[in-house]
Amino acid sequence: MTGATGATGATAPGGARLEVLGLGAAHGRTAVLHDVRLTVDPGGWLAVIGPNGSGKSTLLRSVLGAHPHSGQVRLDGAPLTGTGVRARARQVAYAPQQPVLPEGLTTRDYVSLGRTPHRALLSAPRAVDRRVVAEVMGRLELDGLAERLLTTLSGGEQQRAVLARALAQQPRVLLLDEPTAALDLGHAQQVLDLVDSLRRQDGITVLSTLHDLTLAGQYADRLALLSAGRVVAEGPPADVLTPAALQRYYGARAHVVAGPHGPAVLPLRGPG
Ligand SMILES: Nc1ncnc2c1ncn2[C@@H]1O[C@H](COP(=O)(O)OP(=O)(O)OP(=O)(O)O)[C@@H](O)[C@H]1O
Repeated sequence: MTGATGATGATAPGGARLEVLGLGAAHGRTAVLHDVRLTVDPGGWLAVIGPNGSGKSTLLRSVLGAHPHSGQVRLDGAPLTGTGVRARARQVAYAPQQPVLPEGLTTRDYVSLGRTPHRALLSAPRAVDRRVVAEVMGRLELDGLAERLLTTLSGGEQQRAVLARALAQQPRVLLLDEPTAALDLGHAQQVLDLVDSLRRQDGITVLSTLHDLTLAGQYADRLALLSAGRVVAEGPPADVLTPAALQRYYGARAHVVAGPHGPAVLPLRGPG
């Protein structure tokens, strides 16, 4: 994965201030998010952490507009709630935890779908579309897999393709649901390093979920801890990742040690 040039190219619009104001959401009659309030500055990276079922994926899908919710989502002060799908897709891209991968598409064709919101309906790809797709695929080391059917890729390769499709959208805000779930440590670092460089170089604003608390502590500049659908702690990683919070909200025994870029979590085995 190469670094220097912006993966979203010279035309990248830069990040936006993302505000989530009093967001509530339910699945059926069961409320799963309650009055969630979050702000991510342009170029910032907020990682939402929390135990299984605390509402992280539902929060991201609500911000995307793919899940019904109350409250408001704003970009640079303007409500995103209610904007059309194409207009929203030019601003916000989403890489889901469990993407539905279409049959019969090559990796390149799949990544090219990320250009759809920027093109007129049914129009052929333009030079700029091909350039952005090639640039993103190069940065995610997908060149050698370009002509392979997406469904034949390994889980980790598919995850990189899903991220590439989201980046090809040239979004101002990137929503990443467990972007490293299927990745080995080296590929997880590559993907997170890329996301980090995108926010630093192109100013893309990142809202992600991350189960791996050490990776969250190293990469995100702020964490929000969700418990039963409520934000119970929010701030710099060292303030949120404390042994007391891990015990209280995860029921976990762990040491938290200072790493070079943030706290690292060391789980402790039980006394037995
Ligand atoms: N389609 C659905 N129908 C009913 N309940 C759902 C549905 N999807 C999620 N839920 C419930 O909503 C709650 C929040 O789920 P969500 O997937 O947002 O949590 P999460 O924090 O992302 O979990 P995980 O860490 O396990 O991925 C959970 O109790 C879950 O069982």
